[in-house]
Amino acid sequence: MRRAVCPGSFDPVTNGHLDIIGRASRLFDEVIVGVLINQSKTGLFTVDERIEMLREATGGYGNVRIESFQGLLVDFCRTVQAAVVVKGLRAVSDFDYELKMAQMNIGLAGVETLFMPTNPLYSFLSSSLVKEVAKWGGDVSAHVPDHVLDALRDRLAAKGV
Ligand SMILES: Cc1cn(CCC(=O)O)c2ccccc12
Repeated sequence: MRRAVCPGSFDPVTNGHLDIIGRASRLFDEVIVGVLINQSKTGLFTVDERIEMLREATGGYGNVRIESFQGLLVDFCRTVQAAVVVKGLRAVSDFDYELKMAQMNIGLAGVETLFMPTNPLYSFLSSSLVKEVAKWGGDVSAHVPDHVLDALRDRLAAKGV
């Protein structure tokens, strides 16, 4: 069984993330999306909310499941018995950091990293940019699934932004 892990914060999931996850689901028997629990950073959405939004967005794929994790990515890969990490690369600027992480992960646990170029449609997208634009009333409906758009609007309204 060939499994791959797709790690991230997903605060919230964007269409760029979903493009990579969907493409990975066609390459592997199973894709485990790993939502990172970062105790030192309070996100706009809780980890459980992020997981729920991801589950709704990926429910159509029969071989994608969503889990949370904290600590080393390679330890999570070991837990779910995945030998490969799949990462989306948006631009050359992503590569420098990702290369170091990939080399470390091979050294730590022999975990390989598959880099997938993002669809040019989404190469500018990030959760941070989507949140910032939405906060100021910009239309992000082309960049996130409808249920995420609704959640964004509700959360920003509740925060009074
Ligand atoms: C392009 C891209 C960035 N990331 C990290 C996202 C994050 O840390 O929230 C991804 C995770 C899965 C699939 C594609 C991507």
